Amino acid sequence: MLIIGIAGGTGCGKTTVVNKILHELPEGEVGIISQDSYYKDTTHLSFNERVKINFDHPTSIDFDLLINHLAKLKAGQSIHQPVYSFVKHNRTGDTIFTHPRKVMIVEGILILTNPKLRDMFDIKIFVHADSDERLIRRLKRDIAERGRDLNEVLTRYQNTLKPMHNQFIEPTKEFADIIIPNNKHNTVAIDIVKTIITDRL
Ligand SMILES: Nc1ncnc2c1ncn2[C@@H]1O[C@H](COP(=O)(O)OP(=O)(O)O)[C@@H](O)[C@H]1O
Ligand SMILES: Nc1ccn([C@@H]2O[C@H](COP(=O)(O)O)[C@@H](O)[C@H]2O)c(=O)n1
Repeated sequence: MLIIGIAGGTGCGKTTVVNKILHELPEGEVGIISQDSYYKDTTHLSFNERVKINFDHPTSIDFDLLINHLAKLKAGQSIHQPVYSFVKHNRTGDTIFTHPRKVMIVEGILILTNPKLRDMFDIKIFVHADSDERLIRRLKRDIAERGRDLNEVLTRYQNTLKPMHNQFIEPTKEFADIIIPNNKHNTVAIDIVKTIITDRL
């Protein structure tokens, strides 16, 4: 199994890049693990308490479960990947039965911050887009898909997203084997990643 970690700030285009890689490789050979599925369970908290969580800090992620699941997949076992609701700020209680594949992609803003998880990746990729581009994309996406309004996204951006990005996410660029510039759609980079994956399989 080839395990690929894809990191980068919110809105840089990780999910988009993953979908393009998925599209380029034979069906059934690639599996996806999203860091978002591993936000800590917050069932014990009220909705008002959940809203106050700093979702851009490494402590918001259940890395133990994520590492445990990835190790199981590597050992050939299937896992029940939690399903996360951005509207409820909690896991839904549903899971996606995820089978081991030849290529497993793990994507998320904080996946390169954890040394144990980082060591499990055969290839580490950091997707870069400028902060103004990421903010614009995040605004559009969160309003259209995640039930947010303008004020909520901007307040969170100023209070947590920007400082957490600078403190925890941007510094992990140094661990990357490949940095994909993604201010514009980058088909050349996707082709290169596809070739590297095919060569390693
Ligand atoms: N290179 C790009 N150019 C323009 N828009 C993009 C690009 N990559 C992604 N997007 C858009 O930006 C938004 C955020 O992208 P997404 O892949 O969800 O980012 P991430 O997973 O890193 O948060 C989506 O609406 C997506 O369609
Ligand atoms: N309940 C939550 C949990 C997380 N977020 C934000 O999601 C971002 C990470 O996801 P990307 O797809 O953008 O990489 C992160 O910046 C969190 O602030 C949220 O809004 N609500």
